Amino acid sequence: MRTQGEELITVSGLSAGYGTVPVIRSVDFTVHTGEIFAVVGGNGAGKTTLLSTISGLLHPTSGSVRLAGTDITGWSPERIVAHGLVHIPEGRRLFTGLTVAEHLRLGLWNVPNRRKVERERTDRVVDLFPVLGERMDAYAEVLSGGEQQMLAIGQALMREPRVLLLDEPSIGLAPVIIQRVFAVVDRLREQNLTVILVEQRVNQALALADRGLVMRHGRIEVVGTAAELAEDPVLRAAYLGAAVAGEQRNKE
Ligand SMILES: Nc1ncnc2c1ncn2[C@@H]1O[C@H](COP(=O)(O)OP(=O)(O)OP(=O)(O)O)[C@@H](O)[C@H]1O
Repeated sequence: MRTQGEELITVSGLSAGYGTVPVIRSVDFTVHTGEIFAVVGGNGAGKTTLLSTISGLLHPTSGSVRLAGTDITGWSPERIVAHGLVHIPEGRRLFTGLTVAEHLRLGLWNVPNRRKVERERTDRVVDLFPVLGERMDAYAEVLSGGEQQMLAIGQALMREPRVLLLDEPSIGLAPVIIQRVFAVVDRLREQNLTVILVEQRVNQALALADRGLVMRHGRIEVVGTAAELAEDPVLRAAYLGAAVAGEQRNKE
């Protein structure tokens, strides 16, 4: 077990929704520096809503979010990005008509001395995702799904964020590509980056994560280490059923 870093994100009593419809209710948890923190739960549990509220896309109806001790509740998404928290939404949201190189450069938006740091940071991203280095002049729309996901992560890394919110990076990807993307997320912890990972692939998410939580109907059901979550009977029954059955079959 890795030693725990300092408390980096503190979510307290956070509630938010759309219009008058509440979605997440009284959510409390903390994430430490360098952790990969998994957020799992069924469809519509409120995982994306939670990420959007942390990154400032949605305003909470109550509660607070602190980032490295600073209360960022109610800040604009741009200000939160500048403070080191970058949200990669589900579906990657890349620009058709912009190349890989242009997307990476765009990742430096508003970064001081961006011309000076561009080369070095691009090299670091290419070191993590060599395929992007081979496709610098390709337009985003001609990339495969896996390459698009790598570009979305690479673009976020150009800012050298402290925290990455990653929403369903595996969606629509072949298993072998998912493994590659997850392997990179695993390498990010060596750089002391903190990641909050929303994932439907609960087994893989928990294999990667240090800690995490399970959401149900907008509330936290369990929060703990990845090992504790994997052993949780409710989680096993609800989300790991196939894996448990598979293990059983293998024993027989
Ligand atoms: N823009 C929106 N306007 C109104 N309701 C929304 C909006 N986005 C999500 N919801 C509702 O909020 C609830 C939680 O959705 P959310 O996307 O946060 O869940 P989720 O756990 O991320 O689910 P999924 O894994 O299916 O993406 C759902 O009932 C959903 O219909």
